[in-house]
Amino acid sequence: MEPNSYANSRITRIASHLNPPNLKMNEHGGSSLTNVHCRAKGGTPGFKVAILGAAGGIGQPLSMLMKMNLLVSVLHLYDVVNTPGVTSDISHMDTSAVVRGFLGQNQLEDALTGMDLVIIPAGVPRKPGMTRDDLFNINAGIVKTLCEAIAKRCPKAIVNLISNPVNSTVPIAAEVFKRAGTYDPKRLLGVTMLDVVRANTFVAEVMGLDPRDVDVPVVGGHAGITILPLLSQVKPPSSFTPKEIEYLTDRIQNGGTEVVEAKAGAGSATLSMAYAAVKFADACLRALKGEADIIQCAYVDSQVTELPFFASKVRLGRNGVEEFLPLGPLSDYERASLEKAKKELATSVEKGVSFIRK
Ligand SMILES: NC(=O)C1=CN([C@@H]2O[C@H](COP(=O)(O)OP(=O)(O)OC[C@H]3O[C@@H](n4cnc5c(N)ncnc54)[C@H](O)[C@@H]3O)[C@@H](O)[C@H]2O)C=CC1
Ligand SMILES: O=C([O-])CC(=O)C(=O)O
Repeated sequence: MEPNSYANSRITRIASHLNPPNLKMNEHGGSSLTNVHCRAKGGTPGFKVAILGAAGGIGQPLSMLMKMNLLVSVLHLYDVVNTPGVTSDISHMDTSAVVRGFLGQNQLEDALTGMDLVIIPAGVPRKPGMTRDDLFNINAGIVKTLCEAIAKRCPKAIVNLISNPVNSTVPIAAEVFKRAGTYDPKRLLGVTMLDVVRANTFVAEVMGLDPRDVDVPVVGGHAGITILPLLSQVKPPSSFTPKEIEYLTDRIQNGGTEVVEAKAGAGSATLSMAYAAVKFADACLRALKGEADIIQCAYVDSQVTELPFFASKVRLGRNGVEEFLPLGPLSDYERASLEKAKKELATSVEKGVSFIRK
């Protein structure tokens, strides 16, 4: 191969990751091999998944882990920066999902067309001293724009929303979808899986168990005192001293801040979040495929409290949430914490709703 044609082929193949493969991208050289010339795989069955914010701290490991997921046949990576590099890199992994990159707002709608699942980790993270609510001013607008495009191009997709403050961004997404006439409460899920992952880990440490054997429901929301671990419902059944309950509740509620402080200005949890997001997305995909009895905690349109949105256990199915499960019996400590959490949640929900309605 001539040096030039090698370079052309390389340029063309990299460029092709930024476009659907049926677009001819060989304007750089003519004779080079492009995705259009590759033999088709014959339609690998699986789901189409888009990640919005794919080049970020969460987005990159999340994209890598979703490329490894056998239920994914097409993976669209969208960001406002750096998607060519991330897409090129991830596309070399020898797993079956076809990866395509989309860069900048004018490629957003193409990134979303026909998707079954959209995962959103787009937006700014916290620095030490900030609350999640301090991210509202920037992230609210980002989530609004992304959800407007989802309503246009994949209104039936399941949406996994990670961007903070989740307690307000989920209500924002719901309002955008309501305005567009596409809102389906079964399909919009705020991702609180990291709270469950942390709770399982910290409880396992205290009890001397393998975290994989521990299941802690975490309800409420995803910020400070709205994060409510139900230690009275831990599996396997466990009893805790009041001191252990206080320690565990505080550590689970402040797990995010623990990471923000340790990263000292370099962002918030990314790797454990990518792990948690993939665990949650995989549960959604298995349920979409028809696997029964998949129960996860998520921040959803609430059917189990008087609040409009609340994180609780849901049964996932072919249409997203199939059933909103009741909170179950609470301890006195949990009942008192729930009342405090509800007050803060109501304010955060209202803030999100009025951002769209104002
Ligand atoms: N739900 C949860 O449990 C958690 C939520 N988070 C939240 O996730 C979000 C992302 O965190 P990181 O990945 O660490 O931040 P990051 O700054 O590393 O990455 C964010 C990415 O979003 C992209 N982005 C910005 N505006 C965009 C737009 N309009 N469209 C598409 N992409 C856009 C950026 O270019 C960047 O690549 C933050 O809001 C953070 O607070 C973080 C950890 C846990
Ligand atoms: O704490 C943050 O800002 C990020 C986050 O939501 C978490 O790690 O739970």
